Amino acid sequence: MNLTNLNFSNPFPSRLFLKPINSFKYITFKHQINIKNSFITHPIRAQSLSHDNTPIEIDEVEDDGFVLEDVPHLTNFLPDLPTYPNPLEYSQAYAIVKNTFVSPEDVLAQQIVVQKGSPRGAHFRRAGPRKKVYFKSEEVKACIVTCGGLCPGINTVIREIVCGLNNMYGVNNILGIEGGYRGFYSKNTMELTPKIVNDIHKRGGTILQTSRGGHDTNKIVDNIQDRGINQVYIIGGDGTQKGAAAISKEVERRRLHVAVAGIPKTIDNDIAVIDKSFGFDTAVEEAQRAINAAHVEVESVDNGVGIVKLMGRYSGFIAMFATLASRDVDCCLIPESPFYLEGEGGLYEYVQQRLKENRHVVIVLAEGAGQEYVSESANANVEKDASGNKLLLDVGLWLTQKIKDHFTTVKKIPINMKYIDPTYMIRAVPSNASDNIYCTLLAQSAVHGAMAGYSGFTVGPVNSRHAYIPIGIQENLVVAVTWLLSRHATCLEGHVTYWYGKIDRTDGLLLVVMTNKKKQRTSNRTPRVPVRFDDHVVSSLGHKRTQKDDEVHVKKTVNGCTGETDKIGKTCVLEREENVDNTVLNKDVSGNKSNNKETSKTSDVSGSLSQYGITELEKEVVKEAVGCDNGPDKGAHMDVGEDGVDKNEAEKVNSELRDVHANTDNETAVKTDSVNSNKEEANAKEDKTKKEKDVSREDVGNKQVNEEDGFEVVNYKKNGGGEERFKKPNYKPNTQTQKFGPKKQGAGKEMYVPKNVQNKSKEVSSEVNTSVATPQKENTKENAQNKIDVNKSASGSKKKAWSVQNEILEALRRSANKYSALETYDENEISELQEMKNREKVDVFIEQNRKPTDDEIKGWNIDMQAYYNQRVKHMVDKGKKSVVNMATSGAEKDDVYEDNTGIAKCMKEENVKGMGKGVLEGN
Ligand SMILES: Nc1ncnc2c1ncn2[C@@H]1O[C@H](COP(=O)(O)OP(=O)(O)O)[C@@H](O)[C@H]1O
Ligand SMILES: O=P(O)(O)OC[C@H]1O[C@](O)(COP(=O)(O)O)[C@@H](O)[C@@H]1O
Ligand SMILES: [Mg+2]
Repeated sequence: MNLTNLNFSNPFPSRLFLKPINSFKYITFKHQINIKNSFITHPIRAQSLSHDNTPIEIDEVEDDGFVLEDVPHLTNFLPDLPTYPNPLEYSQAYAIVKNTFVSPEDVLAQQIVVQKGSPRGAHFRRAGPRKKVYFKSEEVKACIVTCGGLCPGINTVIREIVCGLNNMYGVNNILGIEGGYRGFYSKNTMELTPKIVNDIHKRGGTILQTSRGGHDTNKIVDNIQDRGINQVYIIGGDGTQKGAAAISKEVERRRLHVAVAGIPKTIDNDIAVIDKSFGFDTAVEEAQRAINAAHVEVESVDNGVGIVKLMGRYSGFIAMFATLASRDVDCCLIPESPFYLEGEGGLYEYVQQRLKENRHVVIVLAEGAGQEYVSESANANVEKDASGNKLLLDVGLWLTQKIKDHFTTVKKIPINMKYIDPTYMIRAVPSNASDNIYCTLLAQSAVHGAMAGYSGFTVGPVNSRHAYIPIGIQENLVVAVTWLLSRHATCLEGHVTYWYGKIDRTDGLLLVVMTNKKKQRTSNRTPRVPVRFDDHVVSSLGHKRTQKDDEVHVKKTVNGCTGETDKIGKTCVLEREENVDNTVLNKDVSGNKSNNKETSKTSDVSGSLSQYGITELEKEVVKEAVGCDNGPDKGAHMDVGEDGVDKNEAEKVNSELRDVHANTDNETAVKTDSVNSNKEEANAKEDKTKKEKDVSREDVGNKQVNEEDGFEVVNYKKNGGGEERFKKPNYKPNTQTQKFGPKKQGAGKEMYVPKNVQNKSKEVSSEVNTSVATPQKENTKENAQNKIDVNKSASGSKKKAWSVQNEILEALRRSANKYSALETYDENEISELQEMKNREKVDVFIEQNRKPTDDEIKGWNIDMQAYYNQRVKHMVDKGKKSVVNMATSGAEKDDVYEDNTGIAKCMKEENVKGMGKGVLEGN
């Protein structure tokens, strides 16, 4: 594959780079084309913004970073297509409006906050009726299809497409394709008239039915051709829009006079660029009912713990917004922000604290949160639905059981657990009033766009004005937006006293939540307290579990269930004989069989019983293994004097572990005298151990295996590296320096800017990602120094823009929410800055879709490598096949790196096909 014509430094496909809005008739465009973001490759319309056959003077002039994210038009491949006057010209309703038609030069700025001299950024064509249309009304044969999951408002969109086509353009021939994409070739169509759809907006779901999978581009386009359909309206989420892009591409290949319009649908609100997705408001509103119910339940009992699971596969918008709206929620867990259960700052500790303060706690949980824990715990393979989406395991059940086990068994605190899963109930309701209006605008925008000859586009509001957006432009931005959100608002404490919020799509959603709680902070950020070696928690001593730890030590069968302990007496891996009565193991305090479905769920998932729901057995087995009954309860995990485990070392660790639990238990009066008397001694030991470890870390570099205990010592700097850093018990994301995760729009998109402002804009865009604007930042090194200086003195900043942010940072520090705390810089943070800088280096490769060469990798430390792999994996997981460019770096652009993820293949097939059409050739 020859990729010499591709310039990988510019990731933006098919865009025009124009002069500012006040000089539209001058146009200049770059020939640097990269195919990263778009699902579609289509020729650039080099003429101008006009699709009205009005010639506009083209001139090569200096641009100032104005980018038009243009949408394809039928005249791109059917240049002689005739135009007709828009029938709206004669419509009574429109005749009274002054500016009936959208000017071809109207565009919407994605960035509404700009600085003098900064690049203008991305713009989109304004949606709305055009003066000329490319279809005769009587010749239009439209069809509507709905795909993917349900969402409130789908029926409203269907209704308004039908009514819009009919009322505004006099179109009478509209078909409904039943059952999603597969319906094109496997089902009859249904006729849609204004009368038929008149009442459907009052119903949830979709009257056309929906499905996942079954997308066969050729069969679908054959069917479109056979039926003489010339306008296709496709309502669906990210998967559906990819399918729409494929259809549009095939239509173009066959040179058909068919307009393909997408209406983005997702209850998860994970589509970037647009302000929000339809049905989202309704979902948040509906979620209130579940949260209210949970709150009422738990405040009516003693030690009530309510868990409400809401939808959100990869993003936690519903959970976050429902939480913010409710004010009854103590903690909100979302997929973008890892959490942990045990140890300092863990969820258990927080729940206990809230129970103590408030006697009840409400947790809202997005279904995608903590999936890695659940699948590990349930020992289940990741399954996929027909569309290839990851099937989620029930994190709500898992968490319910985990918390229940922890408090009843470990803490000996009886709790009243109430778990509510309203997910499908929320999705199935009809859209509310404001969503109905929104759906109507979306539908009408789509109709106007298709009539105007655009094809391969989606619609949606950008800064509250509706726009036409190229399909696929959304994909890179989703995570960045949610990431930003999550870094700042992971956990809302019940009595949030004030919060600073700013909702601005240009910058993503920035939401900082603060509480009036004083953060308990140790002088050294290295965790001082050894924690239980849980599956997911990396030990505070820098130990990482190795396979050796998983060797079976004791196996025992109790009541038909078999459990094993590993050498450190940790967890049980359990199997269950058929027909075992789990009621023995799952009873509430009244002796009633627990209503939770975890037992059956667990065995459903893997055929074997996983850790939850079986704590009695676990206890039995560990008791046998360790010789006392405080194994899993009190964290005495190291077996003494057996299997090569050093007795003294084991004693020491056990003593530390007991001490930890004594400390954490002191509020619940479970500690023992002997533990008390040993406390100081244990602390001293612990400090000593920590110092030794620190020294040994310096000595060993990045990695070392401790022969004695089989642990691999990993030098994770402060809080760990790669994925593991999030599992560290004391990990607190530093929002200030956070560079992890895909970049936010702007930063991630590598906005084109003229050379003279390039450096400056780079600073700005990268700062968007960190939520702290440092527009005058000179270079990373200097900035790092500034950050440190600024943090030492809130008012002493030399940099104006920086100091404004600094006030917020200082405020955060003073009243930090421990789940998203910013802290004073210490030596560890300096190393974090270094880490951040390193990660910035890695970001460059990701942004350029470039695989590092062996030589380049040699200069990378373990964290950089892990970070690179994680970002690549993350993007592949999200189905961003085109994200990772497999061309090797530097001059060897001819080569395509083939890997077993199929990414290179995907790139070749999906994107490089644009070559030969004038799209990809340089000038
Ligand atoms: N990459 C893709 N290319 C073509 N069609 C796709 C693609 N991904 C998903 N689809 C199709 O889109 C439809 C809906 O996708 P799905 O992911 O289930 O829901 P949603 O569109 O709501 O995200 C399915 O029929 C599926 O086959
Ligand atoms: O309807 P299903 O197949 O159970 O899928 C549930 C999923 O659908 C959603 O509601 C929406 O997902 P899509 O937008 O991809 O259709 C997710 O929140 C949820 O995880
Ligand atoms: Mg989807």
